[in-house]
Amino acid sequence: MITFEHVDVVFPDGFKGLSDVSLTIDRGEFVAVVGLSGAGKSTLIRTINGLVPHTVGTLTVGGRRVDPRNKAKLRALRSQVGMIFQSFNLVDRISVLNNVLAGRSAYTPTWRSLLGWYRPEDREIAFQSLERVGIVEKAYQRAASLSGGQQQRVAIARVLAQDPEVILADEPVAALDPPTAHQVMRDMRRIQQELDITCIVNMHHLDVARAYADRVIGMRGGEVVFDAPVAEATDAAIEEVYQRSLTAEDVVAERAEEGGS
Ligand SMILES: Nc1ncnc2c1ncn2[C@@H]1O[C@H](COP(=O)(O)OP(=O)(O)OP(=O)(O)O)[C@@H](O)[C@H]1O
Repeated sequence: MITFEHVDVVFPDGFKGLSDVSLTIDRGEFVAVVGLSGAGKSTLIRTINGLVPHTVGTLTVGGRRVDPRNKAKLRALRSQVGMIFQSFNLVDRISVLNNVLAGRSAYTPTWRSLLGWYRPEDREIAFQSLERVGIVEKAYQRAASLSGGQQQRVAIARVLAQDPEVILADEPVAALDPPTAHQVMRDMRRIQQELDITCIVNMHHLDVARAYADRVIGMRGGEVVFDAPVAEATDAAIEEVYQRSLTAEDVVAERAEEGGS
């Protein structure tokens, strides 16, 4: 489904962000990418939707080559690959529903998006997406009025409205308190399994990675230095990735209770 073959990223200043990465990620896998700050986690996931252009090697998503220089192909790729960010990236002053409808923009003529004239079927998809993340009752509230956990759920709904094959998430729960982080990750995991979406998620905290991922990729200095099923991502294995002992800050608090906001 996603393949990296000997992929390098060299930034314009000459810094090598990725070095000889070869990986295959199957459809429906939930992959956590871990590593210390600056290890190359964001760079890795951003090459998948062409946000960071790879400079050497071959990268394919769903059998199609990622070609960062081909704008039409990039647009098509990005309609299939949704992205979620640490800071949610919602438009604060518009409604939750309109934020989610933005996920339909790849399927909507620009004039309709600009006027906010979405088709009834797009509105239906947006409502269904909000139902999946459990906040349909917030549809007409301004995005800014929601809690952090709710805002990240809106961002997930926006990506779902895109009908993606792949979701990339760059530290999606780093801005949330530990119980809320677990609740949002639990939702992501459930939805990913229900819809058979491939998820690749960067995260700092090991307990979150271990609780929700199928597979853990460890990075250091732009290289993949660990890649194994989650059961093998032991403390000793991650200490090897980090090249130091684990600290309490590498692991968040215990799991949240079921329910909650
Ligand atoms: N546009 C750029 N130009 C030059 N160097 C860059 C650029 N973007 C990232 N880097 C460098 O590439 C390295 C990897 O960055 P990246 O953001 O992928 O790390 P990360 O593992 O996601 O870190 P963090 O957890 O802090 O977000 C860092 O040393 C960073 O400074």
